[in-house]
Amino acid sequence: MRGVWGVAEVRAAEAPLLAAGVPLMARAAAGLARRCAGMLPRVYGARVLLLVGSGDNGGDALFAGALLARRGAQVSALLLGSPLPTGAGGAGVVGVRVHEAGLAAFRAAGGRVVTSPGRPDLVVDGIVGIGASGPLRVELPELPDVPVVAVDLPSGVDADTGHVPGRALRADVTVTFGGLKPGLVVGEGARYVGQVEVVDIGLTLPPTDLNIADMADICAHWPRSRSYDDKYTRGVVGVAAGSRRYPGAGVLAVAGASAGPTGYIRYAGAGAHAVRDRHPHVVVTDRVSDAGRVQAWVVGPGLSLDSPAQADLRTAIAERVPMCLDADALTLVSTHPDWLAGREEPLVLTPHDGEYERLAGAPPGPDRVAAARGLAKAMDATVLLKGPRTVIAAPDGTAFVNPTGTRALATAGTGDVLAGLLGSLLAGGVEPTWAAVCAAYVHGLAGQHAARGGPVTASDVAGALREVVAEVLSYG
Ligand SMILES: NC(=O)C1=CN([C@@H]2O[C@H](COP(=O)(O)OP(=O)(O)OC[C@H]3O[C@@H](n4cnc5c(N)ncnc54)[C@H](OP(=O)(O)O)[C@@H]3O)[C@@H](O)[C@H]2O)[C@@H](O)CC1
Ligand SMILES: [K+]
Repeated sequence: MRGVWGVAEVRAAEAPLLAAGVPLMARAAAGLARRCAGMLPRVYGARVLLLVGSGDNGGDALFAGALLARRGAQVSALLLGSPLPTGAGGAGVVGVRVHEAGLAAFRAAGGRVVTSPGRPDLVVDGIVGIGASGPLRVELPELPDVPVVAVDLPSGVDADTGHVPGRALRADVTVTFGGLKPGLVVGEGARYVGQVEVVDIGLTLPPTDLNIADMADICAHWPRSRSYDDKYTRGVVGVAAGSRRYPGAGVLAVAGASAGPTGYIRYAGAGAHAVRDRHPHVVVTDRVSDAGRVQAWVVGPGLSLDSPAQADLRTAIAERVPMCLDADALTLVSTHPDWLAGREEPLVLTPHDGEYERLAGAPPGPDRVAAARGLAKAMDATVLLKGPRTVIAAPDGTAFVNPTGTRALATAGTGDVLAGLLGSLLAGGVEPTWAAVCAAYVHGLAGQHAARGGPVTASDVAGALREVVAEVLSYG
């Protein structure tokens, strides 16, 4: 598991070290220079352009530039900091605010201040880092199409949320210091970072409630069948999905459930024929009330909003078992929140942005982690907020960002597969937040596997789940 820390936490961890004179910037610059050097075929003679803002982010770039210059690189710096008042001191000759010690070291190493980008082999973005606020207030120069290394985070990305309120500089590599920040892993920001390298500068960061699970975590939480298990003890999952209009949603949700740990699937809904044809191992009925006992229900994919759908949802809620609500079930409970009143059993909600807005009364907005946490608290449920970087949040504020998502999953029906898989994990006894984290992780990897074969459908994603689950079961 990898932790993610907000700006305030990073600043608090830096403070005692700075007070003790620990050379944090020198460490950051050394890590940055090392990574830049690794991206150049040869450091000697390579042309490196630094984009340098007013603050310490620019300082990092300048000190790293000095190190590269001392290895024979031709390093130039475009100073993009805020203009100094006319006649102001400091770095007066350059007319803008700049990290003075960094500029002095840069010049002493042979670095040159320039006024246009020239023809660099590598660009280093040191315009702003965690000290930025609001949209990027810098006129970005026209840059040639060469690799960009972002210092700490791509300038223009909000470090705490991943929001990009204006322009931002897209990086091929982001070298970040001390630990991951939310802006690097979630929201729009995650699309700007390229590969992320964390450089250890000696910060001791506290335990965090925002994390990224890895394969070892998924493996640790995925239920294993035991020697004494039968089809019932592995868990029975109920799937109430699909309608006359959308029978395929039932088929896909059952496909997702079939890759999970349960030994028995009951399907209830208007897609019973289609489900039985495609999944003969499933016991089908038309209505939830006839389905029999389950250890968890998945309700919603393609369900419709009509009165049989409403009755099925209410019957499933009344069974008082763990539950995953998706799609139409979310729309129904957003207009009938009282239906969930008094429930204490685990509940997972899997909204996309539109469903989120119906449930919460407002769209998620730029801070998707806060949005997921807010809804989780308000509804006393685990919330899996879908997106290119799906966020999972528990009512106590514990949150995860799923690292495996892929654009390949942005196709109809993949959410049905996810809901089915999640329901099977709930029925297999996994607690709701880990069920959501595991399902999102495996589903994302299945999307990646499926995409290797070209354009992806939800059936391809479902088909790839087995291979990924086999990887989980054999991991470590
Ligand atoms: N602290 C440490 O020990 C360590 C810190 N480290 C490094 O320091 C970085 C943080 O440095 P920081 O705090 O100086 O802030 P930083 O990101 O450079 O930007 C602030 C400056 O930018 C400006 N500005 C603000 N918003 C803006 C906008 N929207 N658009 C344009 N400009 C904007 C604002 O100038 P102003 O406009 O107020 O004149 C202000 O001066 C951190 O990310 C890491 O790289 C590492 O060396 C490790 C040790
Ligand atoms: K930057």
